[in-house]
Amino acid sequence: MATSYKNGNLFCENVDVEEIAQNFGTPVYVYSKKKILDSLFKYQRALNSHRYLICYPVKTNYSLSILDLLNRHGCGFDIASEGELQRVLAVGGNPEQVVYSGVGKSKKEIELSLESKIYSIHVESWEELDRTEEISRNLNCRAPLGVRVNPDIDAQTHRYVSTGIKDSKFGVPLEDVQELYQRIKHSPYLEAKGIHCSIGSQLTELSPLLEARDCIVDLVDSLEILGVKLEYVDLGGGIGIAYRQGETEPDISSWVQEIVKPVAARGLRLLLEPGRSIVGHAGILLTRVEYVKKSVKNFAVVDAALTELIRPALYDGYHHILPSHQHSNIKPLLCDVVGPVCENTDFLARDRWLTVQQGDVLAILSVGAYGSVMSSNYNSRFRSAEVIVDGNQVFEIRKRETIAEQIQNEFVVCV
Ligand SMILES: Cc1ncc(COP(=O)(O)O)c(C=O)c1O
Ligand SMILES: N[C@@H](CCCC[NH3+])C(=O)O
Repeated sequence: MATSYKNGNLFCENVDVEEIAQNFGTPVYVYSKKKILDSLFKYQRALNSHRYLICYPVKTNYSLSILDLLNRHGCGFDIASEGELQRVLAVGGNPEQVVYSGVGKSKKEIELSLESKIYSIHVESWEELDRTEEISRNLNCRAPLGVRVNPDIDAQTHRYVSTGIKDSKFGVPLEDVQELYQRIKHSPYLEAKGIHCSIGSQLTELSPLLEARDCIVDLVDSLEILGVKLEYVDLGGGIGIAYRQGETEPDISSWVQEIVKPVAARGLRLLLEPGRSIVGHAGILLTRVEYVKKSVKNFAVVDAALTELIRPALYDGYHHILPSHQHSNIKPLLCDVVGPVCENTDFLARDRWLTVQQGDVLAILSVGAYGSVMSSNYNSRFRSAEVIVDGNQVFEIRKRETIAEQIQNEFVVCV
């Protein structure tokens, strides 16, 4: 976790979160630099003696300062759109350390990727292969490719984020893989660089990942027999984190050591795309209690909502909540923590025992991954401010949106 109590007050690194709430307003996203780097270093230490590249998925948290931090610490990037590529380039990321996955790459996105000379495009269909070949022919270049394989493995996670089962839109079926690589091999405009697979997110059971690894390694061997020699294996992201207190989470170091063995034994470079396990616990969302509404149920009505954090509404996601100050004189109250948005699904927590009173600041934990990146302007709410803490220093990395910024691209047309 990025937080701990000192004398009853909640701190992020060496800064009292109450101070952050006062100085930057609420809701505000707060990230711990130390927590991000500690998690990254676990991967790097475990992979130290191998050929590898961590391609941090930009979708997880695309704050420029976080991308810059990871870039300076040796990360490559996994992108899912033109905008994500532009963000990587904006922080001076090396395109030769960028891979691109996604089922709907537009012509413009493929063109930009080839012109920027990214490391590899992960092809997700025959149709996309055709499009890519046509574009690289026009640009008179060879598109560096990996095929994203759909191994039909149940990741045993929330069905919305299980991406490696047969009927999900991601990747190509196993039975097509060899033929796709033959096609790549025989085209002067395509080049087979690697192979890719990412079966889902928030995996707490690691056996599906090992199954996926074995499946990909078998494919590598069968491709070699067909004369297709690859440079890398990319096993995607997916390692889960413990959102609930007392849950255990997968041990990154032992998992990585298991994963790397057969890849390294074949002299291949291992690419991994961990997102949540790097930034998830590094982020908290501070929100202030507007009212403690005592009705048929008790509600702590706060100033954050599903517009800032959609995970509870979308996946019934659990996020632990801590008060910024531990009251000793108030009795805990069983309540739902809800926002001001006009939806029943606008809840951040249900049935929690909290010591809360009006005006208190609450910290919603483990929101560094898929938190601010999934925010919206519903109810014309403003995107939150974001800060990063480094020891006892706090830096604003995104200012709170204003109404002028929110409406700047709109025209009032009198129709
Ligand atoms: C291609 C790809 N790579 C990496 C990730 C990130 O996964 P996680 O944040 O679970 O590590 C995802 C999301 O599931 C993904 O689709
Ligand atoms: N947005 C999801 C994860 C999606 C992973 C992207 N493929 C979450 O919050 O858990």
